[in-house]
Amino acid sequence: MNELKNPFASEEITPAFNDEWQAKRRVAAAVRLLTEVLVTSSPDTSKMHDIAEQLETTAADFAASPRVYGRLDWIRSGEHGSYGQVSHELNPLAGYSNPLAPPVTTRIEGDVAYGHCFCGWAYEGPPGSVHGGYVAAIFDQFMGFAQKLGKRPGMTGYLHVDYHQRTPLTTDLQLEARITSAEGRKTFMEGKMYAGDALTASCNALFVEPRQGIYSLEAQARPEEVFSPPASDRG
Ligand SMILES: CCCCCCCC(=O)SCCNC(=O)CCNC(=O)[C@H](O)C(C)(C)COP(=O)(O)OP(=O)(O)OC[C@H]1O[C@@H](n2cnc3c(N)ncnc32)[C@H](O)[C@@H]1OP(=O)(O)O
Repeated sequence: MNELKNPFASEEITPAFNDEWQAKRRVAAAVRLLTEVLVTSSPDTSKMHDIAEQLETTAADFAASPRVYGRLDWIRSGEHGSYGQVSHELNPLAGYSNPLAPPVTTRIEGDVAYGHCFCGWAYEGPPGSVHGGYVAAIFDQFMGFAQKLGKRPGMTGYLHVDYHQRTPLTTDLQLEARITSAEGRKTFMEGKMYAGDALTASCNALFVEPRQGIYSLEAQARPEEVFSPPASDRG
């Protein structure tokens, strides 16, 4: 499979498709930093109002540029790369250009997928620990990528997560996944998350290939035909 067309691609070494995404990666990194500072600092209230005003101005500046809603629109314009490249940038768990993404990185070696992830204080659930919902989301993304190990990638049918012990924040988390079996359109997988030598969580997942194949997702209805953004938010 051509890596650049692969919708699951998220190898950390993959460079940005063009200067636009390179610049957006930089903005996303700054927003990530801002989020981390926001949840770990206590400036005086008037300073925070000043900062909020600056950020509102910045957001308005951004919003005044041409708007593109959803990956299908990004690729239809023909200027921003393929579906795989755009997904690589905007994925909410792995995308370098999406500040929501920690990000999760992944690679395949033989019949095992490996990955890692680093969650700062914005991801805190139990004290000093990653929120369980984020642990599940990280697995969903990572296992979705790890399906490259099989022949018929699909979407998550189920994801069963076992939380063995708390997953620490500000720690390099190592991920590992294997296919346990495959049956027609179904791929069964197991995954593990480690903090150093400690197994903090594990999962079993089923991925089911859509009847028309995974690439049929690229040809589906435009998202805004289903979920229209509010008129006030359109550029
Ligand atoms: C393009 C990039 C994708 C990246 C993926 C990253 C991970 C994600 O976040 S995916 C998003 C979360 N997942 C979803 O939104 C999926 C929503 N669900 C669906 O679209 C569908 O239910 C889908 C595609 C999973 C299965 O639909 P469909 O093909 O119609 O299923 P169906 O024909 O009924 O079932 C096929 C087989 O799977 C089994 N199966 C389906 N769902 C489940 C389930 N939840 N539990 C157990 N078995 C299941 C069925 O029993 C059936 O087995 P068999 O062939 O042995 O009878």
